Amino acid sequence: MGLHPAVAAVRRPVRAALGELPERPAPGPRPGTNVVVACSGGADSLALLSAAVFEGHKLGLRIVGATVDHGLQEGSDVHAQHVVQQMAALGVDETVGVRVKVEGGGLGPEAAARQARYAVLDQVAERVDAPVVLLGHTRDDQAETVLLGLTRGSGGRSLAGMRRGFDRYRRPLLDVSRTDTETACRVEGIEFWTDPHNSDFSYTRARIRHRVMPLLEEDLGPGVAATLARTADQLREDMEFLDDVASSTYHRLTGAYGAATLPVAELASLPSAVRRRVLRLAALAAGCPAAELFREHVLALDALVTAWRGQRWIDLPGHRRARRRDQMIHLEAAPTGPHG
Ligand SMILES: Nc1ncnc2c1ncn2[C@@H]1O[C@H](COP(=O)(O)OP(=O)(O)OP(=O)(O)O)[C@@H](O)[C@H]1O
Repeated sequence: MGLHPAVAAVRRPVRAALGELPERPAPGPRPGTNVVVACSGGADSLALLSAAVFEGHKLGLRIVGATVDHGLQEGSDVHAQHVVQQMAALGVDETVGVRVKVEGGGLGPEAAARQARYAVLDQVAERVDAPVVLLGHTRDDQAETVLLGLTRGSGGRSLAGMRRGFDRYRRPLLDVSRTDTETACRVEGIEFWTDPHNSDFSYTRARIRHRVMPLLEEDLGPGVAATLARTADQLREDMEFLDDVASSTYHRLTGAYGAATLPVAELASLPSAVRRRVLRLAALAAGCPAAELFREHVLALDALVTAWRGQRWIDLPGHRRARRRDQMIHLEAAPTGPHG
């Protein structure tokens, strides 16, 4: 019997991603190179894990399955243990199950859980010296991200969806439908978990997934997720170009003026799409946490350049602040203490 099309659809991009591992000391993937697969126990990540074991072992790679227990739901520890057993049964070379303490620190529970999860995955990857960590986001996740961005009035960064890769992370299933991952699991006899959050309609994403997308598909045809994901790809190309221009501009300016000072005249001469990116990079370099740095902060910085009416210090997240003085924008740590 031939390979089921859904299993093939999942394995193909995983094979491509594993075949393109960044070079280690010897060119190409070295036998024994570790690859971490982040597994929540959902259909996407179990299908991913199964494909990674199949394709990875053919390439002589060691597959490390990692699951993170955020401890946010009752019984999450039991679920995490179950995922560890499933990963072992699927033939991974090493399983890692880590419980984290999710602390908000100004973030919402989901963002805090995400931050804690990536911190764990980073640690695991470092410990086993893995050049890549695979994530199981699908084309449907991508489409939902685009719709979410549209409804929130987000900018291009959001509408461009998730990246196929960043740092050591790769999302090989970004062109694969969620249905294919579910079918692949069924065909391979893998029992998958459905996160109750995903059908909790108090979450906008759940409403988009279960109400808006089905309605769009009914009215516009089943290809809507694919077209939304394609829109994200096109936007991402433009965004990445702008990001590159902004990054080289930022480095040129900081090379000339120092890390925390930017010249107003040069900033003012930049197109706003580049200038705002440069200001965002400066705020990040000054220590503002990325997850807390919002558009409103960047716009306030921008106003120091383009709509200056003698504003004093503006506050930025992470106890940072900025002001304009002597035709320069200065960013620095905010003083602490009662009179700070
Ligand atoms: N608890 C977890 N442990 C390990 N990996 C996870 C966990 N949760 C999610 N992942 C990884 O992230 C992928 C996407 O999962 P999901 O869509 O549920 O998360 P998300 O919260 O939307 O993702 P993100 O926060 O990364 O945008 C999964 O396929 C898996 O690779």
